[in-house]
Amino acid sequence: MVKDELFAHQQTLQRVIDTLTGDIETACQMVVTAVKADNMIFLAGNGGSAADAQHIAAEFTGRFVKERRPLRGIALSTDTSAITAIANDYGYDQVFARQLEGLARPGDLFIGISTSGNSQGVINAFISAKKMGCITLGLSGRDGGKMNSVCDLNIVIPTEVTSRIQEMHILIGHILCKAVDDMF
Ligand SMILES: O=C(CO)[C@@H](O)[C@H](O)[C@H](O)[C@H](O)COP(=O)(O)O
Ligand SMILES: [Zn+2]
Repeated sequence: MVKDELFAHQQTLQRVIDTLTGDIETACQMVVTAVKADNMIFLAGNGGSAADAQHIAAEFTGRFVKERRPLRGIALSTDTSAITAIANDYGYDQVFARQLEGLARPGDLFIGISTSGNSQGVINAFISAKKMGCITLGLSGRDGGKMNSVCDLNIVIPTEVTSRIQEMHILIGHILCKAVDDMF
């Protein structure tokens, strides 16, 4: 079983290398452009993807590898007061969208993460991010789902397996952080 899982990860990684290198380079440019302009980077997702959003945001405000200034990154899954109030008053599907409508400015970058590409809270967040003038980057999987039609760039991990998709998402997150480190 263990070797099967390791080989499945390796196969998915090979597919990402073969088909998504160009998209990941474009995503690096999107993040670097936002950082250079001192724009905010917002991230959001549910479950494991919320953890990924928080992990990547923390690399921006803290640091990744290189010692450099703190950067403007925040995950929208961390403020339990905002999340519970918005979910209670407007519905869970609005928790990320409403925070973005309160906080985002034109030119900010929104990174939405969903393995299915179909989580409604993430989809609504993309729609609100566009309304606020943000650049939008999706990390998804399977067939990309509804995210295909609401992101400037949707990076779709070509597998049906949620855990493999998440493993590739955090790898891409770290590559985005490396691209930012390389500017300093
Ligand atoms: O981490 C995992 C599964 O590996 C779960 O917590 C998973 O993230 C949750 O079921 C999410 O709600 C799935 O949503 P999504 O990726 O389809 O947007
Ligand atoms: Zn997981």
